[in-house]
Amino acid sequence: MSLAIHANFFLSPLFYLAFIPFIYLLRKPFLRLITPRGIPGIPTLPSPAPLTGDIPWLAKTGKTTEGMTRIMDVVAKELGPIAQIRISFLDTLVVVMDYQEIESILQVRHAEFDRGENTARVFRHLLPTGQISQITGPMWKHHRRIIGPAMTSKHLSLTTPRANEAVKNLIDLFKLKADKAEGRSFVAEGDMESATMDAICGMAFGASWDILDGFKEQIQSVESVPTGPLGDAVFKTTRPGIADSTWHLFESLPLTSPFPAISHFFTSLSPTHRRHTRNVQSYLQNRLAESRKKTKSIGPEAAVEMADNTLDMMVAREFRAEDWMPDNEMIDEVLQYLVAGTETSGVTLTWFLKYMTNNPSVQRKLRDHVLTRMPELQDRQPTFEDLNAANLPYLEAVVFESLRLSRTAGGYVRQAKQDVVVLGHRIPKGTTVIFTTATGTEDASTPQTEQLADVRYDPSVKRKVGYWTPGTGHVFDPERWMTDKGEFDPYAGPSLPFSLGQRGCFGKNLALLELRLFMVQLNLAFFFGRVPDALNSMAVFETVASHPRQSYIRPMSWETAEAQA
Ligand code: HEM
Repeated sequence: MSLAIHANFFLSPLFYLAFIPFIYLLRKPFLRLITPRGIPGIPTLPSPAPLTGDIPWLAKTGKTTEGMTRIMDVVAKELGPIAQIRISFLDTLVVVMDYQEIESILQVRHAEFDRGENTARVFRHLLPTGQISQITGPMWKHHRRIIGPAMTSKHLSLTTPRANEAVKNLIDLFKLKADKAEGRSFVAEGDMESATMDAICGMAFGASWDILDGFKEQIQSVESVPTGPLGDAVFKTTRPGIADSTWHLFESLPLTSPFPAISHFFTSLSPTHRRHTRNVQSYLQNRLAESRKKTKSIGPEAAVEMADNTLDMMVAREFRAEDWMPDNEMIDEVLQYLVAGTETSGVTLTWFLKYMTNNPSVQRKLRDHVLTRMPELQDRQPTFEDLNAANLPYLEAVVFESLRLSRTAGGYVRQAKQDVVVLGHRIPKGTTVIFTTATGTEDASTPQTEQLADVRYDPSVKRKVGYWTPGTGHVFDPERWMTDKGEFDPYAGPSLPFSLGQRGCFGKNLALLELRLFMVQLNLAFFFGRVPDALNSMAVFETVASHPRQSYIRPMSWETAEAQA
């Protein structure tokens, strides 16, 4: 009898629940005990202690932590150009900060490094066949071959009017908001991301969701705009349903989960998630059907010549039987434009507005430069052909400097496909290696240049670029990209905003076009006045990109700015 009672007690859940407080109390020493020593010879960050709250998957505050960028800064400052972070007994991350080493690995050493399975899994539930979810292999190559022509000058030139529509709408919206705000600052980031979403929809499948038009209508009817606690004008706007569904899908990416597939499984059980997925999928299927109808009616030859968006281009090629992709794969590629392109370019443009706000002399110089070299841009929108480094070198410098300093992507992740050597250290197969974009942004308190000079192990690696003057990397200074002759020099110093090599950003050319179009037209339309200090923080939070915590702007006409000067 008593034996049976004992057996029952040991089998009961209560017995095991009693252990929970002990497990909780002993978890840290236990983890320390079972965490392996890491890779010999590589400086180790005593993780997680100094970074608790910063490593996304340890953070308790959800997605909006100062994630990867912040970790890299700490690592670079504390440990130098190669370091390891032991994140659990299962995993060690190696962080590399030497610019030349990063460049050579990304560009040349494809046999040794590839996109990691874990990174691919983050996107796979949303874009099962998209490039971004693929390890380099036959499917990834096939997709690149089919969609590659979308990044040629010819195609981008045809898509430019699509992006220009969004720029024009954004300028109208900012005029309206500035008018209603009556001198107060207002938040820009939501508008910037909606503008890039409108632009990318146009370029990806030929129709915008007119988010900005919707915002304008909502604001026009507002009599007086309330003031927020920091003295800003608070505009409340809502997006159309389809845009909301797409944002929901972005937000469902399991960015902070150590087990993305499991996280996705739970997300996909939610009826709301399933509804948003259905909305977006059925919208894109309709676009595909319309594109096929159009191609049939004008004929594939004409369709290839006229395609002003990527979906039409793919469909026209399919009709000419040049190459072929199943419907679900085409839809994944188009949706991937939005996933990979909206937030990244919207956030970079938001940082640009902050840099302009804090650098009135750059705003003036850019405007004078553009109006001296291409005065016609005062009266018409720019074409693809107008906006290049030979015509407008200083614009190019502003674009590159905004990309360099904003560090929209905190780093790039690879997995070692075999045992490899990095900066003289042997790293075992399967290790996750992160290349940071922090390199080149050091301030005076982080003398990286000297540290890096000591560790470069292979003097035969050719240096494509120099370093920025020590201690100046954190300053917004487009001049750093200009030569003495007033030309733009893309190799002036370290900066890899789009990464490099075969797995670098597919959309780089489109993104650069978009940034040039938005930056030049915003600059000609507005002077961005200073905002109060309380609204001017440069602090960051991270999702898939590094966002500014505050994005307040105070746009005004150039006439008003001159009158106030
Ligand atoms: C300022 C804007 C942008 C920035 C800073 C940016 C940056 C990046 C970075 C850092 C990567 C990862 C590369 C790597 O792992 O080595 C990437 C990948 C990618 N980007 Fe962009 N991107 C931008 C805009 C865009 C746009 C507009 C598109 C769409 C047309 C796009 C499409 C992609 C795709 C498809 C990949 C995955 C490529 C692959 O896995 O092979 N990006 N981007």
